[in-house]
Amino acid sequence: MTAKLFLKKGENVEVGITGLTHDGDGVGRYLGIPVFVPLTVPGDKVLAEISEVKKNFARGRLKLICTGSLWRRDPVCPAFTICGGCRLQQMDYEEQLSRKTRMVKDSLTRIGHLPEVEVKETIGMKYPWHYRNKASYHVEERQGKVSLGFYEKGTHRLVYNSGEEGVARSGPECLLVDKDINKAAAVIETILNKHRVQVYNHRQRRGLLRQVILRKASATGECMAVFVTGPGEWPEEKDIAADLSEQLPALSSLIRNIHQGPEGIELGLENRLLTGQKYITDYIENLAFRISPASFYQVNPRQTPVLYHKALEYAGLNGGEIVVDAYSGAGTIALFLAGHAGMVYGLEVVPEAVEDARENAVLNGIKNVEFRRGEVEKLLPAMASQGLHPGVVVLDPPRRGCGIAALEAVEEMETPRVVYVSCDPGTLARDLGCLAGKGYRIEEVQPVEMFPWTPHVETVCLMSRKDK
Ligand SMILES: C[S@@+](CC[C@H](N)C(=O)[O-])C[C@H]1O[C@@H](n2cnc3c(N)ncnc32)[C@H](O)[C@@H]1O
Repeated sequence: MTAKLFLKKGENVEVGITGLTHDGDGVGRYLGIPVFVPLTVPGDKVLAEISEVKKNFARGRLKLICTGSLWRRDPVCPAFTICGGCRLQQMDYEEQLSRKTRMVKDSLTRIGHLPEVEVKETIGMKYPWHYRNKASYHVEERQGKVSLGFYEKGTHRLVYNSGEEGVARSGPECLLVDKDINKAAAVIETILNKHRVQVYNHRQRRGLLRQVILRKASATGECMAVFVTGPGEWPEEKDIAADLSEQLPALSSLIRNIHQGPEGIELGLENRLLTGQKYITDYIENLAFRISPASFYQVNPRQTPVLYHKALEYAGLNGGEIVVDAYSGAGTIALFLAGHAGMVYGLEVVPEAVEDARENAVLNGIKNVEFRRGEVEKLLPAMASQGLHPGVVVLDPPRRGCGIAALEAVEEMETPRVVYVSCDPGTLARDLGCLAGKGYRIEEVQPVEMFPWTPHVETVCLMSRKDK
């Protein structure tokens, strides 16, 4: 079937929405052709204006909700329909959780060819708002005023809709972000305007301030601000730092990051400390963690212990095993498991994260851990060829999943238990399918809600070797 024969751009069609894509768009069919319509909910009947026609599918813009779904809710944020930050505020929260469970199940079936695997209900949050401990603000200058905020979906324009001309709405008031970060963003915006900071122009590739990244350690309240700038002199740097220290007492780390690299990479290579320390310190239960700007750290502090306890349960440790924590970040999972294991090796590619992980071991007086720097895809095969046989391997890769060399090493080491933590159901399904082909049985799959109101879902899985 070719959609182009039956649909034209600009045409209005009635679509019954039956599903949800991994990007959070509703999808239904018109004359059998799949039509993707953002901002719709399964169960809606809508009028959509066709905006794009491809060979086998079309995209539409929501024009009118003819009949609202049972699960439709009024979005709370006034910027919801334009902001690219969250996609599911129009949907009942419980329904979101069950859709996320289904997303994981669908991926395992379609991509991993594992239709028989059962997926447990997603573990949700009681209060799914103001959970993010990190926000990355874009910076824009409009009519002489500097604003911090988030981009409109699919654009490089800030969301402006407060009614106050030139004030970005979503920055200071985001409902997903920790309230202290929202407040800090508003103070920083005022100070940047006071000092007339020069904003980086992405088209001309000139100017100074590219982004402001804020992080909060939720247990201690310490905040970090990273000004991502181009190279060169910043004469107001010291005055801005002094104003911020005075007005934001919780700001314990202020860093200028020099970014000369391509767009799409968040941080440059050089960090200059402006005030305070070069890291913030947080706690996950009774373990302390120092976190530097380049280190990965889970963004939902209320759900991180839920995720890590599941990983600990799945690891099934008896106190004597060798554990490998592959893709270990600042050492959080490795140190969480260390008290229950004989020896834990953490493998991580980002040098600052490895440094944090080693410091974190010292900070917590944990001696049975060793952190190695490098790519898991090289380190793990090297450990396999040295004859290491860990009892458990934890895999917690970035969205792109594990490299094949890492999965082959797991097989070569005959690891009896594998705990896979994933933020992308597609690559999770691919890698689980691969491990299933290498003799692993998928024992349990548990999605954990780390990103309410977005289509993202975290999943933790236990696999064991069939012959063990
Ligand atoms: C999803 S994070 C998990 C971090 C940690 N387990 C946690 O819970 O905070 C993935 C980590 O893998 C690291 N990473 C990405 N590619 C890697 C590779 N090829 N080898 C080693 N580490 C890698 C990233 O720097 C990041 O710290």
